[in-house]
Amino acid sequence: MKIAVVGTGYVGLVTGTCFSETGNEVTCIDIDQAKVDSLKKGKITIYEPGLEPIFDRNRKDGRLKFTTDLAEGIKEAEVIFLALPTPPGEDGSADLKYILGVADQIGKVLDHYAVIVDKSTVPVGTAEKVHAKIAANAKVEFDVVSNPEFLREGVAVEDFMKPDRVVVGTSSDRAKAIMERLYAPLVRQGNPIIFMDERSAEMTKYAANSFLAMKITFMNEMANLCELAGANVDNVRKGIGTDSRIGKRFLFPGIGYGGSCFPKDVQALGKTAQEFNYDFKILKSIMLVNEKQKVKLIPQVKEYFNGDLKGKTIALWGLAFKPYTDDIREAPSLYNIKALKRAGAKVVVFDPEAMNNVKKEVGKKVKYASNMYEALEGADALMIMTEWPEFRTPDFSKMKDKLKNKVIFDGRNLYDLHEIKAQGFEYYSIGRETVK
Ligand SMILES: NC(=O)C1=CN([C@@H]2O[C@H](COP(=O)(O)OP(=O)(O)OC[C@H]3O[C@@H](n4cnc5c(N)ncnc54)[C@H](O)[C@@H]3O)[C@@H](O)[C@H]2O)C=CC1
Ligand SMILES: O=C(O)[C@H]1O[C@H](OP(=O)(O)OP(=O)(O)OC[C@H]2O[C@@H](n3ccc(=O)[nH]c3=O)[C@H](O)[C@@H]2O)[C@H](O)[C@@H](O)[C@@H]1O
Repeated sequence: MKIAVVGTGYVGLVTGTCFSETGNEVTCIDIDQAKVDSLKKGKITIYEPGLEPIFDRNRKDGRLKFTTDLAEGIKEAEVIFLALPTPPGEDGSADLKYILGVADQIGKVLDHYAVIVDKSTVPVGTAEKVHAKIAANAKVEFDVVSNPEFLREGVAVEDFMKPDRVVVGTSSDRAKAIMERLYAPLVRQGNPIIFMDERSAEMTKYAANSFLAMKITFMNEMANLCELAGANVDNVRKGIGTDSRIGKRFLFPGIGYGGSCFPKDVQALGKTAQEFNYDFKILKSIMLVNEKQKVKLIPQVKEYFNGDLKGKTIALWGLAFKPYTDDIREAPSLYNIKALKRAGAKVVVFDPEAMNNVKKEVGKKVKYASNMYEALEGADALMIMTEWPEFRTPDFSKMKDKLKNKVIFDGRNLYDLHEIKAQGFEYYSIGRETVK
């Protein structure tokens, strides 16, 4: 099948590459000339484990192409994906200017029947708006389908190629048959394509992200309570996660959720509720709790240094909003850097993948170490922001040699309490007893 993907970011590049892998002829379109030039030369523009070999193979075989020209890119395409940004607008609702702008352009150049697919996360009612924009100029038949994406950064290829489910919102039998054919190679193991109406598909995406954000937030609040009540949240997590009605995943407490999606999507769903005059109370709590949770360790750091961080150097391990990505959008690390700097501390950071992105955002306000141990050289304390695997089993003796004070503030609960005690560290984590 010939397909086009408009927007070649995290979702667009993964979608285009994976569909070329299943034998389709794919053209990825982006307005960013530098991005397209780089991709044409075979240089991948995002860090996503497992993507590069598939990208290389299909590009070399001619099944994966790139262009900045929308009209050329969508020529003869049976399916046109929109994988465009939907950032929060000024009031927090999803800004549809990219989606509707491209829909307008498509309407002007489309010269054959095509299924236009909303892959971006868009509020309920967007498919109708996209349809109207295209219809204003189109001289041919077309269908607009909602097909939200559930991939996670860092495991995007696996999530895309083996999705738990595919959600397709459409009222057109013709579009349904085309989507069924396109997705058939990805649902061979019985994972379903769930067909529904467009509005429900759009709502499903926000419901999924908000529910997951709620699950994490519930555990973060539970962790805070466990600390006060002398319980261990890791035990509680195991105790409830084994109940299949609750499930083991997304129960890990920490210093809040970040990333490009949970924060913006919870907020956008709140805006949708407001539009319909519905007071969605849980959403408000999720946002409030998460904001506080991100800097939860800061008061403990301050207290350790008797309220004064001036002149102290704090080392940060982990900057990305989660492991296996270089993405720092809404990362808790950024909030902690800001809080530490505001309190007068010096900050030295290390992350295996996200250093360049942080340099662009934070510049010379912090020092950049070339490895995890260098970051500890002469530092007064260590804070852990991201659970990169290499931080899980560190050389504790090396750490003790380099750190001025044997103290760790761990926002991701990486270490066993007995082990850390035996190593002689003072250790603050989330929802567990403090080791002194
Ligand atoms: N990042 C993620 O893990 C996931 C994101 N989503 C949703 O997918 C959508 C896209 O997200 P990302 O891929 O992360 O965004 P992104 O910012 O990484 O990529 C968007 C791309 O669109 C391009 N673009 C902007 N205007 C354009 C235009 N007029 N014509 C052609 N290209 C244009 C940009 O240059 C950029 O390369 C959002 O709605 C997001 O909420 C959904 C699931 C997962
Ligand atoms: O719409 C999106 O963009 C995507 O948003 C999330 O994916 P992603 O943001 O890539 O990352 P997650 O693995 O979900 O993690 C999000 C945040 O939650 C935090 N988290 C996750 C799980 C957990 O148990 N505890 C926890 O604090 C992570 O540290 C991270 O900051 C969803 O998991 C995807 O299904 C969805 O497609």
